[in-house]
Amino acid sequence: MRIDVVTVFPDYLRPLELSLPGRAREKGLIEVEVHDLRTWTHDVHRTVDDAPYGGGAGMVMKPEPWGEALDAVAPDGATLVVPTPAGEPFHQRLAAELATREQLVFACGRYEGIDARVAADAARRLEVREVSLGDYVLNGGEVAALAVIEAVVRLLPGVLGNAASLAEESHGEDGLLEYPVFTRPVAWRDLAVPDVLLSGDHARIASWRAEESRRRTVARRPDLLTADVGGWRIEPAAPA
Ligand SMILES: N#Cc1c(-c2ccc3ccn(Cc4ccncc4)c3c2)n[nH]c1N
Repeated sequence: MRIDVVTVFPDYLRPLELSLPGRAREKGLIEVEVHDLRTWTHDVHRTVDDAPYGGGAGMVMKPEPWGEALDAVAPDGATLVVPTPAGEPFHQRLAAELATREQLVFACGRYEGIDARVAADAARRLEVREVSLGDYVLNGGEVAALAVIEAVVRLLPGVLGNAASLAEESHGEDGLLEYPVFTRPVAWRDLAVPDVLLSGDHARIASWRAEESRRRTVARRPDLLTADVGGWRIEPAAPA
């Protein structure tokens, strides 16, 4: 998979050089390139924003730099991911879907957002997915891009050392929250590890974990019990 990110804050994406995405890059499982949107400005002030038509607070990102940037960075058929508060909710099923794509291009906006014609123009030759991390407001798309990239990259074959851990995670195929986890020491600040986990009885342990997942989901995310969240697992494409 190839991932390109276009932003006015390239340094915001430095975490992609670390940990999971960093190791995936070293293994050759993904290629990542971050681009400064101002590369595609042509005025002395390298202008990327202007006042909104129709009035209102704040500034809007101009379409011209974005159009030139996407022409240069996104080949026909690539998937353009545009983080926005007005996007479709990002969740594990969408992460699995994006993990099947050969190239993802992230358009990280700032200010009050990107001129809407940019996504409309891009949709003529790209798959465009406008996504939201959740119902709160950030100052730009970079944090969302980092989150989406991490959620997608970890699903690619060969990225996670223990692929089995994917099977039991929260928001997995069964759509329930993950059970609580424990490790040594067996007693810590007068708090003990549940006896069942020390029993060696794998059937009892599996049953306890399933019950804990259900209990947590009922208590914290009852919405997951009715939503259509099952079967998110979409086999990612083989690494490019
Ligand atoms: N994904 C996602 C997001 C964002 C987000 C994403 C991209 C941009 C670009 C610019 N802004 C600032 C802004 C724009 C419009 N209205 C209010 C603030 C962004 C916010 N906020 N909250 C989320 N869950």
